[in-house]
Amino acid sequence: MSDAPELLPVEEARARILGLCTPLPTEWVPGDDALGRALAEDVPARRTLPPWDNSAMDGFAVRAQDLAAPLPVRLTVGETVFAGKRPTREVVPGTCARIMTGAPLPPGADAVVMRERTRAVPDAPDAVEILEAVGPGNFIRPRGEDAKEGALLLRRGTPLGIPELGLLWAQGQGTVPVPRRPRVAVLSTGDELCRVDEPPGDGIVDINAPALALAVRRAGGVPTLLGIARDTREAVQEALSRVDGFDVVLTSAGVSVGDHDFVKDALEALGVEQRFWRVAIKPGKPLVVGQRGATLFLGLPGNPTSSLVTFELFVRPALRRLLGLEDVEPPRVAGRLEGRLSKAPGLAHFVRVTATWRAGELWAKPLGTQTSGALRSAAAATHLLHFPRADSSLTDGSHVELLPLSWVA
Ligand SMILES: Nc1nc2c(c(=O)[nH]1)N[C@H]1C(S)=C(S)[C@@H](COP(=O)(O)OP(=O)(O)OC[C@H]3O[C@@H](n4cnc5c(N)ncnc54)[C@H](O)[C@@H]3O)O[C@H]1N2
Ligand code: MOO
Ligand SMILES: [Mg+2]
Repeated sequence: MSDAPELLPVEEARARILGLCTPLPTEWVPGDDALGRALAEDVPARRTLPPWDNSAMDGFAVRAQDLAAPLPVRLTVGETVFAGKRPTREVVPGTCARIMTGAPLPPGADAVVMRERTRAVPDAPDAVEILEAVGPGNFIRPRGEDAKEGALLLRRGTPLGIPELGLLWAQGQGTVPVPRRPRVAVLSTGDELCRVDEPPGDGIVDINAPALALAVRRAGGVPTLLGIARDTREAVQEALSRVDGFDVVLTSAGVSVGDHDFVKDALEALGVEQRFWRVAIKPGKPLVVGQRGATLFLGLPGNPTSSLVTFELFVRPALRRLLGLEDVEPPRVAGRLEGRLSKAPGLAHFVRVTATWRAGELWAKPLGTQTSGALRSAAAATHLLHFPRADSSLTDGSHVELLPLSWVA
């Protein structure tokens, strides 16, 4: 069998998967649980913030016009205004108010002079000398610069980082509407597999299920381990029949053309409609994707690195879409290749590299063993280098596309 044109290009495979995903129903959660998720609805401001013009500095609230005279200008100090207090007096010509950062600007004042640009007057404790002229608005934080009541504060789909949550908290909003987290079932398949807490003998310890579960959690989903199914049609089918209520089912292994590769058959027997099988990539070629009702089935290849790479390229974007995030494509940065690479055309390779900044550019050095079974180079990798499908060689210094990995520590 050749690596022929029936293999889907990576971009098309991802587009087809994303076409099967829409944001999940909304739930209201406390801000800390909303971190990294997307807003499910537009959020208008409930309050105008800041609620009043206020000072950006510790200093003196003045009438800018008063400072047009030759410097220094001596002013009479009225009250002192602190954050948390309201001013009680108007600043009239020839006077000022001592003011602290965050305190409301008294009426009459239109500028603030910072304390360092003033001087106390030894014999006149009620006076201050202003050493610089400033224009109106100097060091004033205007009412409403952060939020205006009734106006849009954050748009639906906005990813909630820490400052976004801060904006919502400042509005007195402690819970946030977000699409609920995807529930993801994770199944390993293979006669050779044992759990990490079992004596392995000459078996192979199941890495994929716990690794994928962590990747799911890091991507914002809620993983449930379904255990290990043995390599019979019946066992795989039985395990996959227990997936009601899951949004996504991830399996690993059993998707290639081996005599014991039963995942595709089991999905078919369970009424899962196969959307496609096999992508023009290495690692990860035998990926199979299906759908039944609202549940998405992703059969990842068994080699541990293949399952992690296909998670990055296909599963993480799908989970992000279910979470209502709009920017779901794997992130990419421009880099340069350190060394050379060659391959046969036909498959896009995603090469494990370590990338380091030198002279303003990100230089990517391919790691040793790149076979799909080898996890050692995945462990050291910071990025995947995209070696395009049609190319057969990349020379030293080539401009390349690098995908930062979500699995790094
Ligand atoms: N004739 C062909 N053979 C293969 C092809 C092909 O196109 N034609 N594709 C190869 C590629 S590419 C991959 S990737 C693998 C995918 O194989 P499967 O998804 O069917 O997985 P298995 O055959 O069951 O296992 C592969 C390998 O991975 C190890 N494994 C499986 N599960 C786990 C786990 N949970 N933890 C750790 N290691 C696991 C398993 O022991 C095997 O070594 O097929 C190629 N063959
Ligand atoms: O695609 Mo397989 O994942 O190359 O080993
Ligand atoms: Mg196989």
